[in-house]
Amino acid sequence: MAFDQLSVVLAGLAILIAVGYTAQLTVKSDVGVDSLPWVGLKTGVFGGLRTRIGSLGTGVLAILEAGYRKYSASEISFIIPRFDKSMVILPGSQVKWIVDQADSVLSAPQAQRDSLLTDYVLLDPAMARNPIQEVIIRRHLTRSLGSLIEEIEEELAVGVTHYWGTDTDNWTDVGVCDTMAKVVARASNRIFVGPSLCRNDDYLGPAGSFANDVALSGTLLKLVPAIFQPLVAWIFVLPNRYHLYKASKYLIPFVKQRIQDLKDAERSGIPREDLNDYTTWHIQEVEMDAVENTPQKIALRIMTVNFAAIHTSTFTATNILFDIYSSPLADIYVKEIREEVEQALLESGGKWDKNTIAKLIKTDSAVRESLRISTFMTTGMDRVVVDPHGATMSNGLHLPQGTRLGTSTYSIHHDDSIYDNAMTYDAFRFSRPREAAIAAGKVRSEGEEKMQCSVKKEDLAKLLEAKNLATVTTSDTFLSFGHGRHACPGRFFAATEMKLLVAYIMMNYDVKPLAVRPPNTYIAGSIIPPMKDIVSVRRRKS
Ligand code: HEM
Repeated sequence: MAFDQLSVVLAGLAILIAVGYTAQLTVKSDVGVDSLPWVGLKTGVFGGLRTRIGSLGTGVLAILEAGYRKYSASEISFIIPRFDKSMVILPGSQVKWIVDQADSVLSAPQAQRDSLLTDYVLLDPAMARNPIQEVIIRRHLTRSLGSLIEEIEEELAVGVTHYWGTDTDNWTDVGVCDTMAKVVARASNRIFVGPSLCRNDDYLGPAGSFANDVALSGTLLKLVPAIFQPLVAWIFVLPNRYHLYKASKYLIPFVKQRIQDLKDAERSGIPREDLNDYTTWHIQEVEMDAVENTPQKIALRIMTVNFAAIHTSTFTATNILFDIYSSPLADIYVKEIREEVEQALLESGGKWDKNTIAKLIKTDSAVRESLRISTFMTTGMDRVVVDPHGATMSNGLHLPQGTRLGTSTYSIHHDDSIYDNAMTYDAFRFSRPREAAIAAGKVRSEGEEKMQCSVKKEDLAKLLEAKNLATVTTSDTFLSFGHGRHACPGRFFAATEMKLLVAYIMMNYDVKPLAVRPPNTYIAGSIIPPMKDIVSVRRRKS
């Protein structure tokens, strides 16, 4: 039986179990706070069951938006039903409170474990309970980014050229999500495993499938009552095991070889600076750790990093392209981004490095704006109260241990009182203030002698505010990467990759603008970009 058929059978089985289970439970018992309003509860026959099933459908966004408009503006928290466990949605003004809580009070890892069931779907509870990969991304990937830019750019260029072709005379139709998934998988794996494996489809295919399996098996397994999950999880994760096995055929010999190469380098005293990738950093990090230092564990860690990186970046790349090329201002955006890239490359002598990328302010804004308007999670900042005494918010609301909470990322990002004309994609929304601040800085420095002591406080505030508009800067009104100490550690890499991708595509391809943006799909709490839609592309004559 093919694995996709197996998944259908599993889904049917899970739904049957779920029907029996949820019919017996009232949704209200999920959250032990009586004082808060609920949004989206169904009443009448099997009200609880219909509410839970409804939370898996496309109506979640409307429920969330209704709650946000009715309650969040008045600083009131509300509860939305979820299939497994309903969730308290705090107003945006309370994001700071979430960020300020210790991990022993509000836990982000626990929320991830609960929502993805990582103990099962990642095939080893240690993957999420001892998240070494996060430490390595924070410590090594971000710090090494400057030295990796040329490699990322090269891999993107090779990937886009491979999947979009080189025809300069005729238009070619390409699936956006499909090709972006492949390009992103190659570029990400260039940094995870290096050039020898990152173009190998026999490895990349299973690695991408594993990422799908993790999301799908977690979603299905959540339909099963928690007490039965340990018993049946093994069936749900069969595809995950299969794809790990397929990828391991390449990954394990590769990791073994790398361990050997690093040992040889140490013995000979000749450092291997060419082995500058995630695999090397990981091997060095776990060198003294008897449990973690095995090729099998390291291979599973690499698969886990792929899971964190591939879907997020694929969805983002897809959204960016659809947002730009469906805008009525697409021609202007393309023209101005091309000019910006040309100028930056002219100043760097054609070399891509940190400084060149830092000059791409409009490109950065186009990426951030797409992450804002086309965020792919309806809620964010998911946390679970883990303190046995519960957590008390600054407004006095007490949330008992076990409460699941978060905020409404979608609604905050689409709120006109936070973003002017919030429903419209405005590619240069974030670069305009940055450019104005840079221009003001230039005027100031030209008249420096006269003005040295007279930088006005409000100018300084504006300058600082403008600095905080880069894609990687999170805030309580820009939550696509989360915010605070658990904010996505891969965002520096992801932002660099997205800017280089946009720059490469714009400089090397014409893309026919679309009259209408293909719609995203809203399922349960997720927002999925158009998976099947195409664009027409033509390589530009050099
Ligand atoms: C545009 C692409 C990406 C988006 C939108 C994104 C978004 C997110 C979000 C929303 C979170 C949860 C933050 C929270 O709990 O508050 C997260 C966590 C995480 N992301 Fe990303 N991500 C992206 C790319 C990546 C990449 C490329 C990597 C790896 C190289 C990565 C690795 C991680 C890890 C390890 C975590 C868990 C952090 C923790 O719990 O402390 N992400 N990401």
